[in-house]
Amino acid sequence: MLVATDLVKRYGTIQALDGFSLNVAAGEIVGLVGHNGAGKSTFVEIVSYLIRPDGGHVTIDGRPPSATRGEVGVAPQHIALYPSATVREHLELYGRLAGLRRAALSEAVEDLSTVLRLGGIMDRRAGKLSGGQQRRTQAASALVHRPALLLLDEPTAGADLETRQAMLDVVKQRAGEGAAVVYTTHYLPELTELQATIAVAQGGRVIARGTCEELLKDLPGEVRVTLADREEVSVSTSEPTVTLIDLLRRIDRPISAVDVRNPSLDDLYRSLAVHDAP
Ligand SMILES: Nc1ncnc2c1ncn2[C@@H]1O[C@H](COP(=O)(O)OP(=O)(O)OP(=O)(O)O)[C@@H](O)[C@H]1O
Repeated sequence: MLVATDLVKRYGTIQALDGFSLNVAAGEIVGLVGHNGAGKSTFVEIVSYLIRPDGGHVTIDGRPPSATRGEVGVAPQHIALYPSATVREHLELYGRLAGLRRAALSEAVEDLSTVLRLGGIMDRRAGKLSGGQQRRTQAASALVHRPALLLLDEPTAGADLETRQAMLDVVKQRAGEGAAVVYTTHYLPELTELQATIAVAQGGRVIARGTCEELLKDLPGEVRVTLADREEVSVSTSEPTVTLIDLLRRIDRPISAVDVRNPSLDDLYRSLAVHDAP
């Protein structure tokens, strides 16, 4: 569905993209991760035809981004709403731009209002909403016309737990209906929940690609047992359950808490020697 090959983008002396390649199939959710400055948003901007690359190729369903704007839903990282327009007006505008009319338009707007819990704010102006509400409105505007390709750049940043869950549910639902999804995030648990494959970006290119299981396999997590006298025993392990059972067998003092930490994105970055952009 989305095929991006060897994308290059320079800003003066800054090499934002340096041979960035990524393919996403219909129905697939790709979690695009990486430290700040890795090139994730630049990639999203090129695919959504907001900026042009200096080199490389992108096709969406075989066509260039210039020919597919109505089929792509984009929620950019930075809030881009019309402050004096209401949430409903935003959804109607983006729905109309993509060709929805009358009953189909109002059905799509009502559907998203329900799944993204926008009911209470539908008639409020975007400029008067909280940051989390604005982000929800932005994501809803990207989703309203059921695009074949969704580009969601940190859609849950600043969202409360319920909103985060609603967002994940609707993304899963859309992928289940066949949409290709690029989902940029700094939270690994979201990608596990979305059953996403992962693409790790660094220095303007994708340096690792695979399922969560493949990329996290053998990475150590941590098991921590806190004793009643507050002493802590912590063990780094790639087999937390086995380690925990073993620890519980061996410790013969009262225990007040047990904590198992699965591998995180930072553990993955460390294993790939991913470092911050200069
Ligand atoms: N309009 C611009 N002008 C100059 N430099 C830019 C511009 N946009 C991005 N860059 C630079 O390009 C590089 C890649 O930025 P980009 O925003 O794509 O990274 P990112 O992976 O999305 O980071 P983050 O996780 O912080 O959103 C960075 O060094 C950034 O400073």
